[in-house]
Parts: sequence; C-alpha cells; structure tokens
Amino acid sequence: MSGTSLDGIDAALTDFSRSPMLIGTAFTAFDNTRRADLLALNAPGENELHRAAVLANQLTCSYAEIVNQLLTQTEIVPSQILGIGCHGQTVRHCPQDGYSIQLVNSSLLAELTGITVISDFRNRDIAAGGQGAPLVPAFHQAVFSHPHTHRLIINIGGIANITSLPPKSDVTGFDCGPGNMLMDAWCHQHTGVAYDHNGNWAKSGNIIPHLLEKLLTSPYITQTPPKSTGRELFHLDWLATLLSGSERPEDVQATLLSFTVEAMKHAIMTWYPCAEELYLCGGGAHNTALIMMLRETIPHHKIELTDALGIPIDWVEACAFAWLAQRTIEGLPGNLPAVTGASGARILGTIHHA
Ligand SMILES: Nc1ncnc2c1ncn2[C@@H]1O[C@H](COP(=O)(O)OP(=O)(O)OP(=O)(O)O)[C@@H](O)[C@H]1O
Ligand SMILES: CC(=O)N[C@H]1[C@@H]2OC[C@@H](O2)[C@@H](O)[C@@H]1O[C@H](C)C(=O)O
Repeated sequence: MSGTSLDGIDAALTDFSRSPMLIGTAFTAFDNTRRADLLALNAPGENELHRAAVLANQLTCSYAEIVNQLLTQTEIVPSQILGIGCHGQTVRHCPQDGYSIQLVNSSLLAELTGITVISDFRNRDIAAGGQGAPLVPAFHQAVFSHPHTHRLIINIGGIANITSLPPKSDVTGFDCGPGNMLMDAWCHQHTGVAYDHNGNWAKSGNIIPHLLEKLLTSPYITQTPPKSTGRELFHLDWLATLLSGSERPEDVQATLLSFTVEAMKHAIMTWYPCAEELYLCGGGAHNTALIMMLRETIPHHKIELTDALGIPIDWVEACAFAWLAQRTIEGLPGNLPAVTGASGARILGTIHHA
C-alpha cells in the first residue's frame, strides 16, 4: 500500500486463516524526488503519459524490493504466497469521469517477485457506477465489527475516511475530507519538513476563525454520501484562494488541523450521532495534537486506536488490500455498494499470474 499522503510504501504479510493475521511488516519512505515526481503527476503537465509509465516502473521496483525484503525477514519463500495485493499509487481520482489511476506495472511486479499480483481495485466499482473508494470498509466489517456495539473506524491518511459498523444494519462509509494532505503540504512548503510531527507546529499557532469558517464552506464537507475525494479538491492552490497573505504560517497550520478535525466531527454528528465507539488508524493517528483536539471536539464518544482491536494503526490499510486481494483470488466481491454507490457487489481488480 502506498497511499495519498505520499509518505512511502507499507507492506504487510498476512495469513487470514490464523490469528493474529499479521506475520510481518516493512516500510520504505519515499525521498523528496519521488514525492515531487508523484505530486507533479497529480496535475496536467508535459509528456505526462511517458512520465507516468516510467514512474510506475520505478515504483514497481520499490514495491518488489519491499516484498523481497519482507520475505527474507520472515523466512518465507514466494511459493508460499497466494498473492500480492498491490494498490498502486493514486495520481488521479476522477470517478465522475469514470476512472481512477493508480500507478503500478503489475506485469513487472509479477516478474520481479515470481508472485501473483492483484491490482487495479477501484475501476470495476467505478464501472458499476460507484466511487471506487473507500474500499477498506468491507475489511473493517470483517475484522472490527462488534455484535452489540455501534463502532466507527476513521482512517486518517492523506484523506480521512470513515466506516460505520452498526450491529444490525448496513455498513456504510465515505471520505470525510482532508486527513494529513493539507497539513503536510503546508508544513512542507513553510518548514521544508514532510509533516508536522505530533502536530507540534500547529500547537504553536492559533486557529484563525474566519479561515476555518471559509474552509468549512467547501461543498464537499456537507455533500451527501456516497462520496470520495483526493488531491483534486484539497490542495495548496485552493487554500491560497482563501488566504489574505498576512496570516502567520503556524496559525494556518493550526487552522488546517482544526479543519481536519471539524470535517470528521461533521461526518460523525451528521451521519452517525448514535455510534458508541470510535477507533482511529492511519498515520494521522500518530498526531497527538489531532487526537487531543478530536477528543475535545467529540467528548461523548469513546476514542481509541485500532491497536485495541488487534491491528496496529500503521498496518490496517495494507492488511485491507491483502484481504481484498484474497477476495479477488477466491472470486468474491470486495466492494460494498452501500458505501461506494455501485449498482452491485463486484469482484475487484485484475490478476497477473506468477
Ligand atoms: N508522529 C506523527 N505526527 C503527525 N503526523 C504523522 C505522524 N506520523 C505519521 N503522520 C502522518 O501520517 C502520514 C502517513 O499516513 P499513512 O501511511 O496512513 O498515509 P497513506 O498510506 O498515504 O494513507 P491513505 O491511503 O489513507 O491516504 C504522514 O505523511 C504524516 O502526515
Ligand atoms: C482514490 C484513493 O486512492 N483514495 C484513497 C484516499 O486515501 C484515503 C481515502 O482517500 C480513501 O478513499 C482511499 O483509500 C482507502 C484505502 C480506501 O479506498 O478505503
């Protein structure tokens, strides 16, 4: 899994026939050049088809390296592996135009690892009229639901997405709005650092109320689900249109942190006010300032990390795509139409055999 935060690649080796399912993990960080190259492909530019194909090959070599590293680490050989669920790197997410692009060369990954590769998880759902995202709610249902308690799961990645797991009715979910994406971009632009560690920089600033108000008028926040979003909507150029230019950068960072939290609060209070427990995962769940603000903003919910449910926050997404890959291999659907809005359940992805 390499997600929209553009921090790097998470690899999880899983066995869904046993508990705990997580056998091994590995992470490789993207360097600044890789991050910049990927960011550049999020917007139209010169010779982008060639750049996308070359970058997909480079990324695939990194995916293969981390797979091979994980196998060495766990002393497992390729013939013992059923498949690699590889999400690829999202560079465009445009369900309204009928596509979502995740960079990866699955043929090359199968060649480099000698393992079957399952990828392109989103486009079948989009072809069936869905958003193609979020896809993790089906996995959340499989591993985190409780027979009597209404749980919510929020993944705080580049974008934050919520899953509702009511004991007796349909699982639903959607992208709430920005997770780390705007905070990371602003932090990098003003401090040269990829992200605001523990939200310390944000804590040194003050929320700018009228900027927060403007951010919250983004129509996406109040849009009715099914809905999904990405860098197409929440980016620095959009933020620039809302700034006067005289704001202190740390105050803008504090306001972006608050925007992320308020977008989550809006999602919870509008759609799931009666949920009892909230579990967080994704890299943003390391942001102590964010967690503290969330606890103050939504005091009547029990807020914990998914570690309490058996999967550490950093590995939930990677496990989810391993699980989705297994569904595909077994010929089982992976999407939840109640989440994505697709016209029906579909077997997701393509299979490149070893
Ligand atoms: N200690 C920390 N303090 C603040 N933010 C953190 C910390 N650790 C990680 N993060 C944030 O988490 C991000 C990585 O999160 P994650 O790996 O869940 O992203 P992702 O895989 O891109 O997710 P998604 O696919 O859901 O967008 C980092 O880019 C950073 O913004
Ligand atoms: C298009 C795309 O890559 N979307 C990601 C992104 O990151 C979080 C949120 O936006 C979610 O919709 C999705 O990822 C998760 C893994 C999902 O599909 O469930």
